[in-house]
Amino acid sequence: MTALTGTETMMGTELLKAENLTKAYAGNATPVLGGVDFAQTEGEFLSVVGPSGCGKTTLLRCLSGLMRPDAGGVSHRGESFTRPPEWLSIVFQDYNRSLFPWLTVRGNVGFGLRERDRAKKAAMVDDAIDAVGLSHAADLHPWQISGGMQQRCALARSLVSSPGLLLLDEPFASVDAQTRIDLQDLLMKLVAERGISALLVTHDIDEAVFMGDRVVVLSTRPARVVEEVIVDLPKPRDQLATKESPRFLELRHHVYTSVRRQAGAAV
Ligand SMILES: Nc1ncnc2c1ncn2[C@@H]1O[C@H](COP(=O)(O)OP(=O)(O)OP(=O)(O)O)[C@@H](O)[C@H]1O
Repeated sequence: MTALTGTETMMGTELLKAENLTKAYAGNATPVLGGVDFAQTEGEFLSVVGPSGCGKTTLLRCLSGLMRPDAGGVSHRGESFTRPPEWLSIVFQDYNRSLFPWLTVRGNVGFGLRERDRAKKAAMVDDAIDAVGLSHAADLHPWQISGGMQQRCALARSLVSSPGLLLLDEPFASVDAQTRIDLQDLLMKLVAERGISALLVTHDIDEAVFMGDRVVVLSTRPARVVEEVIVDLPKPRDQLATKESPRFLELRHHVYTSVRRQAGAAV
């Protein structure tokens, strides 16, 4: 098994680095993050898994600059930052709350895009909508389209500014199994085509292994990195061929066992 421990990372140009990220919420006896260390390389698809409630969302908030850690910090290409930077986009689980119901798909995707040239902005919005296969629904409102389409809209909004890094917090947790598979394939295709690095926080170990170049396993609270597993499965990945391969099953078994061990379950 190819496993790395501690702060050891794969070879490559370092993109994002978390150092000793520590965070406690007021009133909580135990800190949520207990010194998280890891680095992500340029172009890498990094999956983050861990026991329920271990602090995955809190980690993502700190990584994005939405929340300040109590100690430690985050850097991008060696530069530290403390608020959400332009090169970063976030996709949340709850598309219901992240989309504006009074705006159309086109309006939602273009909202917040800092491009003054109207024609250029319209072209950027159309490109992002087309990339997620929603051109036919561009003038509809979120409440007129399915949950999967709403999450495609949220994905288009995150892509429209051409980010270098996409942070995804359980992005497919609220859609049905078939839609989830379609969205996984779409996301992997888009990040590969556009050269975007991705950091995916997920509960789903199959998803983490299937999509990731590497899986970071967090401990139970206070969260620390207990293991980094390199996913040496060939790309492009296929929902059947990849998931039926002995290597996928081996990696899934390894990550599953690691997470369950953290959760304190007998394995
Ligand atoms: N704003 C807050 N104030 C106080 N406690 C919080 C706050 N946000 C999260 N927590 C607590 O911090 C812990 C970690 O929460 P977080 O959502 O980061 O974990 P998670 O791993 O993403 O959870 P899950 O597995 O349920 O998705 C939980 O016990 C949660 O109740």
